[in-house]
Amino acid sequence: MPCMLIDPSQKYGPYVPLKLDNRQWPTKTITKAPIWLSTDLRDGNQALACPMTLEQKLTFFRLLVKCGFKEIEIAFPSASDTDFSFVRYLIENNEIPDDVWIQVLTPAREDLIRRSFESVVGAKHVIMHMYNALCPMFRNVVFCNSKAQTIELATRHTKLIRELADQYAASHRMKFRYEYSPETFTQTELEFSLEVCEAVKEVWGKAGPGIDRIIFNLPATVEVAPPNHYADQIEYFCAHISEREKVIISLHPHNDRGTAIAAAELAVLGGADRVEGCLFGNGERTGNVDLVTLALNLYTQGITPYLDFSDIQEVIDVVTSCNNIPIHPRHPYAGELVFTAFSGSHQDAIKKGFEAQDIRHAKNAANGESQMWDMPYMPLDPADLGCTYEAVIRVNAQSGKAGIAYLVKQHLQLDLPRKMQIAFYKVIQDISDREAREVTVEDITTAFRQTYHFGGPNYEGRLALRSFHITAEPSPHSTDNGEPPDERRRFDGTISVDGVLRVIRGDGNGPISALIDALRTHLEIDVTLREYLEHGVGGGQDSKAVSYIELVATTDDVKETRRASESWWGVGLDSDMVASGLRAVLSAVNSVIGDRELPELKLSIGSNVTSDKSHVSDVIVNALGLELPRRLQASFFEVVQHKTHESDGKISHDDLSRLFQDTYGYEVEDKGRFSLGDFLFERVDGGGPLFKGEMEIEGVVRKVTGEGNGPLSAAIDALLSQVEGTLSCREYSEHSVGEGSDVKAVSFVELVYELPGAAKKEAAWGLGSDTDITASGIRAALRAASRLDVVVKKA
Ligand SMILES: CC(=O)SCCNC(=O)CCNC(=O)[C@H](O)C(C)(C)COP(=O)(O)OP(=O)(O)OC[C@H]1O[C@@H](n2cnc3c(N)ncnc32)[C@H](O)[C@@H]1OP(=O)(O)O
Ligand SMILES: CC(C)C(=O)C(=O)O
Repeated sequence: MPCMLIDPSQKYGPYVPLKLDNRQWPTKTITKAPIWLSTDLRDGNQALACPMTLEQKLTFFRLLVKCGFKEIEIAFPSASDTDFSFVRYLIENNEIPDDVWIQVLTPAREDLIRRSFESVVGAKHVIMHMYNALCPMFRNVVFCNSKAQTIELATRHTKLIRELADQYAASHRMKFRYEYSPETFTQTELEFSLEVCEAVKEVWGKAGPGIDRIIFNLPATVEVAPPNHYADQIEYFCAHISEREKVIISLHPHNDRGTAIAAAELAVLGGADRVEGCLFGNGERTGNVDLVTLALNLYTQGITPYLDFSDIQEVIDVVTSCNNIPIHPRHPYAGELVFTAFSGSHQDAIKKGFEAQDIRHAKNAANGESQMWDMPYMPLDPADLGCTYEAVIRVNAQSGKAGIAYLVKQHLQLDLPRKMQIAFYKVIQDISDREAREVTVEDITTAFRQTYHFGGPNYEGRLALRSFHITAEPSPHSTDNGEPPDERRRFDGTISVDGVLRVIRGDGNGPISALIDALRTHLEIDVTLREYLEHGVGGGQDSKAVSYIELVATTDDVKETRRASESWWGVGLDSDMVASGLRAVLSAVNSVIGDRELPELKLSIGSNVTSDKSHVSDVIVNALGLELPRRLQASFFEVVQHKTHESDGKISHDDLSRLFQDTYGYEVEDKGRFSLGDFLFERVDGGGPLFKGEMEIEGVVRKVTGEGNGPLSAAIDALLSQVEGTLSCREYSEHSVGEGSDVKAVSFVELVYELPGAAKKEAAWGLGSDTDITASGIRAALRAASRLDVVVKKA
């Protein structure tokens, strides 16, 4: 079986180095872009399994023009009808801008040269390009020509081109330039190449300075030597060709050894003026030199390339759709992975690089200085090619905390503290280890939201802040120096606990410690704050505060608490800074409690006044959605105090709401002594409404009527007709509860009852609810009456 040789020298010979004394190119640097020629539509096209169609060539040509190419080899017109027609199409449809020279290639054959001229009739600016191979192998094997015959072939056909160029220029007002390629230049004796080119120049006879320069295109038809050798050959040729000022030295490197870029760059140092190549290095075998890479190599050295790849994706799309050859993901500048770092230390450096650069650029901008790009691992700003920073960092098992933090910052605008980065990194590492795949940005942001219950109702944890207020109170401890005592903060808030709204209260030096105190008091969650950081996001009216909190479990020893190895991080975002801190506490606390069962929430009423009447009514708001009138709050607080007398002042939230409902008859089964049946109102001439209806009084339905200023007083009047003494309404209020079709009115009525001869008046509150607001008011009044010792008249 054939295999690699142990001694390859038995099969392959080395290149013969050029003896070039005092070579100049190694100490030179490139300071300006060469003239570019794209040969995508010729050398690139001829190497394709399926050469481009006319439409594809047209799309490609337009792209090349858009990128800024001023010299474009558009075809080998004598090769095929497609190529010939394409040239005609461009000319006849005015596709060629005035400042663009089209170039066509022809072998040194009369029929093909004539055909090539026919193809370009009418074009304004044409470079006729003729080639014949010079090297010993081609002389001996392909053409079977001596050196003299080889020279003769080149000069005879150059002469023909000169004649035809003159004719066409005169008859069609065209401008011609001439390019001659001593094909296989790098494998040819240098002196012989020079001899042929001198002869061609002489026959051409029109070489002059500037635009009239003859182009000698010196191809590395096959790359057979290292790039320094090509540079030597070019430097030698440049030094020895006569009338150098009348000659453009052009390079045409191929990439057989994978060093076409280096060869082109070194040969430009060697004195070349021009480079022929293809976008992304398409072309015969391993391709022509890649012009995108060459141009962007200059760009990243601060040299204007005069080629514009601002929308590299468009360039990629057009080229790949025309060539049917994909771009390697690691292709310089254009591969989909070239601006991406997977590995942790690269990501870390890039993240720090961006942060440092932002600061540096802001300073430079303020001083009117240039904002130089200087980033670890990134020689070019992806934005210059129309790429986003989206793919700069991608995460897998090789990634570290910095990369993950970078993505969190990019996508959630959160600048995580270092220790929190470490904590979250573990979460992501678990995912990538478990799933053995790349962790996408979406995976990361979702994991972040889930871990820290961040990002709205979908991610809410077991505990979530609903509303709060912070009040300042003087510290109970006096200061030694006679200064006024420090203020303390009281947190009063409603939090959702496992979906149920709860009211909690706590005290502390600040809002955060007050909330932590409330959690300890009401939910037996005993944690200590270890770290708190915050920053702003957004600007102007939309600006928000983000807080990061680290909590540790409280222990008896303060030092030990601070050193605790286990900690929980939380994050909170809110337009209000205090709220963002409180949300961050609850975010961390959600991790602290995990699935642990929480104690039933209790209020503490009485001597150890932890909860007062506002607190009690907050529970009712949260549990039942009822906003109690102020006096009803006071009244109910008394009821609660009375009730909790025997239970050490403690009452659970659930018991509290039940007590409220039972007391005021709100949505309970028991109808009370007085309840409402069917009713209607009639208008009395010159008076208020007349209530006519049924009331169930102590289990018996009675037909009643009553008159008043309004519906409620008319209904009370109707009730009054059935009882001894007087009943009057002291306070009435109402609001709606529920939403949409479930909305209903809830009424609060306080009735005062006076029985002649009784020691004092009685008052009681009652609640009623109904979809009809009038009915809800009457029901509330009947509820209040039910709570009073009203004496009913005999039926
Ligand atoms: C390094 C390069 O990339 S050079 C450009 C190469 N591009 C192409 O070949 C694509 C277009 N070519 C074609 O369509 C065809 O080859 C044509 C139309 C040019 C010629 O086709 P044909 O006449 O069938 O000849 P064929 O393709 O076999 O070419 C080989 C002949 O051309 C000769 N030849 C090769 N190069 C040249 C040249 N630069 N000048 C003159 N004759 C040449 C060969 O010696 C051979 O001659 P022979 O038939 O007398 O032995
Ligand atoms: C025609 C010449 C320039 C060529 O394509 C080559 O030598 O690769």
